[in-house]
Formats: sequence, C-alpha cells, structure tokens
Amino acid sequence: MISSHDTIVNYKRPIKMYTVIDGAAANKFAHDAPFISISFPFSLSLFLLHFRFKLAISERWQETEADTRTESSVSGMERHGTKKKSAPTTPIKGTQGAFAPTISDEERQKQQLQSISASLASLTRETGPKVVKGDPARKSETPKHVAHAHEHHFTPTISVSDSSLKFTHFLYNLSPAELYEQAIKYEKGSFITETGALATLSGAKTGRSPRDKRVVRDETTEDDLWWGKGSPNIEMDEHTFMVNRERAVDYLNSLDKVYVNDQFLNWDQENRIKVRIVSARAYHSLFMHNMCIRPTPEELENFGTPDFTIYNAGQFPCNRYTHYMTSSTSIDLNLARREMVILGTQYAGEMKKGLFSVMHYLMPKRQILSLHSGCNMGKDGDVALFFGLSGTGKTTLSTDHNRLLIGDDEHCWSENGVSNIEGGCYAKCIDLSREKEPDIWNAIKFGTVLENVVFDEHTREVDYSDKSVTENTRAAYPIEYIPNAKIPCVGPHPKNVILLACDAFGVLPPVSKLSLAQTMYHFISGYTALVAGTEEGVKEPQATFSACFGAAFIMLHPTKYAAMLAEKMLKHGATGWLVNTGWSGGSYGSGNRIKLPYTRKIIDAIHSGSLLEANYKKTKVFGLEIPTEVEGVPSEILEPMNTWADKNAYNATLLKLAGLFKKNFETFTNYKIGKDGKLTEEILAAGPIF
Ligand SMILES: Nc1ncnc2c1ncn2[C@@H]1O[C@H](COP(=O)(O)OP(=O)(O)O)[C@@H](O)[C@H]1O
Ligand SMILES: C=C(OP(=O)(O)O)C(=O)O
Ligand SMILES: [Ca+2]
Ligand SMILES: [Mn+2]
Repeated sequence: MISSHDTIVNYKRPIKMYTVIDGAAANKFAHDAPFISISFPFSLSLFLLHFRFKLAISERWQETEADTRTESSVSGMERHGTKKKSAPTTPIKGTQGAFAPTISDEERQKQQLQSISASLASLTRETGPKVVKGDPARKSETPKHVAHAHEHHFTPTISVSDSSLKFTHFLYNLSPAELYEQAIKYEKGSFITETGALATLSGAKTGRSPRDKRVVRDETTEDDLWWGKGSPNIEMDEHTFMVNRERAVDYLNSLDKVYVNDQFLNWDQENRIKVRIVSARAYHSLFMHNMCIRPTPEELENFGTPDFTIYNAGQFPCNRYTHYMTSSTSIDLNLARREMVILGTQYAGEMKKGLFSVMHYLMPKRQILSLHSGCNMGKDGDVALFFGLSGTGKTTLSTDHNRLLIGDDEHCWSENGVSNIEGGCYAKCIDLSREKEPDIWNAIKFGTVLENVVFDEHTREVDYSDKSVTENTRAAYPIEYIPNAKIPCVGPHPKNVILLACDAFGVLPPVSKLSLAQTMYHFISGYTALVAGTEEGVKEPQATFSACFGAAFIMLHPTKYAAMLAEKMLKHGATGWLVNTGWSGGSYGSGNRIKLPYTRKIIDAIHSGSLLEANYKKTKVFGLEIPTEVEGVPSEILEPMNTWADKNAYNATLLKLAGLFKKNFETFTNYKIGKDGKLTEEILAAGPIF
C-alpha cells in the first residue's frame, strides 16, 4: 500500500516520511481555551431576545462598491503604523451589475480581467498585475492581441518590479476534468484512484490549525465580535493583515499561474454570498468547486464583484518575525476588507471553515441563525438538524438513504426555513465501508477529492483503514453525488434538533429527549469526548467543550446563537434530542462504540415521531429523559448503567463527567453582561445535579 505521499519519495519503495499532524488539532483547541461566558437574560418564556449589535461592517457589505476603492489609503499603509484603514482592492468600481447580459463578449472579458487583476493587486503598486486567462503551458491561449489590449490598460505607473513586468496567468473556474489534468501533471502526490477520485495530499497539515487563525480587530469588530478568553477570535491588527496579504499576493503573482474560482454560498437566494477563491493548487480549486455552490454558465457571466475573496497561498509560510505570528501558519480574516489570507497550510478544510466563520458573522446580523449542523428532510417534509463536533456523526447521519440530504455541515435557519451554505460534502473516510455507508462510498468517484488516503500502487484501490498519513482522511464531493440530495438545498423549519455527542466515557445514554432548557444547556456546552489518540495504552477519553458545537467558527458571543436557536425552536415547536454516538458498556478501552445501525434506528424513531410517544424515565445526575424502548435497538443498552459490568466504575465515571460539565459551565455563570446579566435558573437547573 502506498499513499500519494510515498510516491513522491519513491514510487517503488515507499518510505513514509510524513509529519502527521493529527486531526485532533481542532479538538485540542477547546482544551487549551475552554469556552466561557454566557450572558443573556435568559428567561425562556420571554424569549424574543433582542440582541442588537452594531451594523457598521454589515452596512459596508451592502454598500455600493464605489466608495470602497479609494486608492489613497494605499499610501497610508506604506506609512507604517498609521491606523488608517486600507481600502479593499477586491471589489472593483462599477462592475456590480455592469455584467448585464447586453454587454458585448469583449467588454465582459475585459471586465473579468480587470476584476481578477484587482483581486491580485499588490498594495505597494497601485494597479493589479497584468493578467491573462489560460494555462501558460498552452501558448496558443495567450493570443497577442489580448496581451496587447491588456497591457495597454494596465501600464504600470509606479514601482515597476519584475513581477509587474510579467503576466499572471489565471485558470478560471476550470472543470473537474481540467483540474484533474492540472493536478496530475503539476502536483506531486496526485493520482486517480480505482473509482476515479482524485487522491491528493494536503502536505504537513492534515487538519485545521485553529490556534493559527487571526481576525482583524478594528473599530467595528472591536464591539461586534467575541474577544478574549475562550473566544476563537485571536486578534491581529490591520497592518499585520496587510503584511500577510502582501506576502500571499506576491507569492501568487510570482507563480506561472493561479486558479480562480467564482462561486456562491447559501442556497437561500436572498442571502447568497459571492465568493472568489484564488489558489495555487488545482487540488484547492477542485475542492472548492465541490464544496461551494457552482454557478450556472449564465450566473457566471453575470457574476460581477465577489463579496468575499480568499487568497490561498498555503504552500508559502508566513513570516514568523511578523507581529502576532506564532508559527509559520496563518489564517487571517479581515471582515472590513472581505478577505481571507491563508499562509503555511494546504489543508483544504481551512477554506471551507474560514468561509463558515464569515457566515457566522454575516447571517446573525440579518437575524439568520448560522448552524454547524447537518440537515436532512423526510418525504413528508419533516426537517432534522444534526449538531455535533468533528467526528460525532453529522455527515454520516444526515446522509440517510431514506431521506433527502439538505447538507452535511453548514446551514442557515431564517424566517423561511433552512438552507445549506455549501454545495458539497466533506466526509471523514477513515474505516469507511460500502456496507455501512453506501451513499458516501458511492460518492467517491470521478470529481471527488480524496485527501491523504493510502491506496494500492497498482490497482489504486484505497485502503480506508490506513491511518499512516492521518486519521483525518477525507472525501469532498458535490452534494448531487448523493442520490437523494435535495436540490435546491433548502427546506422548511426543523421539527427535530439532534445534538450529537461522541461520549468516550460511555455514560451518556444512546438517546435522551431534551426540554428546551436542556437543549440550550447542551448546545452552549457543546460536549464531545473522543479518545486521545490512536496510540497503544491511551485509555483516558478527553472531554471537549466547544460552545454551539462549533466554537472554532463562531464570531459572536455563544449566547447570541443560543438565544436565536431557542427562539426559533420555541416558535416552530422543534424537539431537542441528545444522541450519544460514542461508547457503551464502559469507557473507551473496555466498552465499544455504539453500533452505527443502532444509532440509525434511534434516529429513524426520532424522525418518524414514534420516539415522542415512547415511555420515559429520568436519569440520575444529568436528569435526562430516556426511552424504555426503541424499535430495533436492544432495550438494555438504552440505560448505560445496564451495560457496565462494574456499577461502581459507572457511577464514578458518571460523576466525573458531570463534574467536567459543571466546571465548563461555571465560566458562563460568572459572566456578567447584558441588562440583568444573569442566567436564568432554568438553564442552570438543566445541567447535571449531584
Ligand atoms: N454510532 C455511530 N454513529 C455515528 N457515527 C459513527 C458511529 N459509529 C461509528 N461512527 C463513525 O464515526 C464517524 C463520524 O464522522 P462524521 O459523520 O464525518 O462526523 P462529522 O460530520 O460530525 O464530523 C464516521 O467515520 C462514522 O462511520
Ligand atoms: C471539516 C471539518 O468538519 P467536520 O469534521 O465537522 O466534518 C472540520 O472541522 O475541519
Ligand atoms: Ca464540521
Ligand atoms: Mn462532517
């Protein structure tokens, strides 16, 4: 067996020389920075919480492009240390709406070139680079007249440098087939697997790097965003952002060619966001082609100015001597400029989750709740949300052959119902089996990106059990690769809200019905516990608390999202459930993970409504309502204590976990802000009592 990586070294004699950065990086973050702070006047009855926060940035997102492009501030940036805000170069003056279907092809092409050039503008030169569409390897694609016309338009005026004397070739919204050819020809470690997927390697980083994420703190984000202990928003200043942006743009412009994707986020047409991704690897372009919503040819013609731009210069490190940098990786978000810069990591998930952070900022300002959840719908229109941290089952359980898939990871809940933010799914594929997860298995075909998997050198058959590159092996495919995808990916208001926890302590029941207060308690807690690692002898599970089941992505205080969720659940009469997809019969080491078919039966009973009708009893300590029977599931496993041979060990473990919950929640109770500044008794009482 070889991984794509081995073949870089020696195809015949594979040598593993990978630095494995495990996927647990994300979880680790939550340990390092336990989440805090709750703060809203939480009376469940008067739950029309009114959080108003400043609109300064969101207003900017709606304003016309014209005033965002004053060039004068560029020189402001050159005077180091000035607080003056730089003007975004991404949006281009007057292109909004200018791509009217009536304009000539020539004019449209010219505008496209201008737009791409503006995106790639270096800030030490007033104009963007000279850009030309097409692969530099195919000379015929750079006809002289195009170059001339273009050159004429962008005569460099100041600081002529070598990079401004060359053309930046860009490959615009290539098709999967074209991207395959690019990857295979130019990117080491890219191969076609037996089923036609593109196997590729993400380099040294095989998971996200939450501690390397930075958010520009300026006058507006200062007040809007959640800062300080527990917050995922680690600050950087505007100037440092520009330093990194310049580094990324200069790197990208120094290349023979860059890939440009213009796509959409959010299937809710009214709240659709236009994104541009500039990247250096065909792998990244194909990944985003799959993960974002793909424009039709007509939509692309009228694309105009992107609302947000990612500069992915992941192969190139950030400079550790730059202020705020603590490693050679930096993922930088600037909401005012509507830009994200990626340096020093090629893990594609950074792009997808980076955009998710942006949505977690933009949508709540429009009174729309952004959700780190999977979502599916029954034939009768009953919608379920699946919240949970990485590895708890959002993708697996929302991909259900008997239901329509709305999305596996990122959604919005507005007045009109739910909408998927993305156009694709990103499934974990460690130990993937055709039998247990047929729809995901079958989606791994031509067009799908397979990250960091190991496969047979000759047959190109993938070994899904191989963790030698990483345990976080992934498949990214367009959502329509799932046969029962709901296109467009929207649905009515959810009926069930399922909180998934992979409890490696083995004490949470496989399923419990939650009151609204309990739902809020567990949503704010955001608990999961996975095993610490795959090494021998690691017996102790690690508890992780990540507010809103996605603390790494939220931008506002967790209570803002929690409040909106409670309001919506109350209004639409949704029922909350806690489902343990983790251990049973003992903690990790002695018990076993609950069988996926049993979890599916539990989920089926939630969807059908039959579980609502079941008989319930209340558990000690956590006070959870557990059903006495679920069709297709052995009744004795429904109460965890039954499955533990050692009852004392069970009780001790239960109390231990309850203690961890309590400790995590303390920071919320101590937090004092808002009008009356206190948690209501209801939510506190909804936690463990012992
Ligand atoms: N009982 C279970 N419920 C859900 N997933 C399970 C269960 N047992 C094992 N698994 C595995 O756990 C993983 C869940 O990962 P995934 O669905 O990708 O999580 P998420 O989308 O929340 O990150 C999958 O590899 C799945 O096969
Ligand atoms: C891609 C991710 O999502 P998940 O693990 O929740 O599927 C991630 O968290 O990096
Ligand atoms: Ca996720
Ligand atoms: Mn997932």
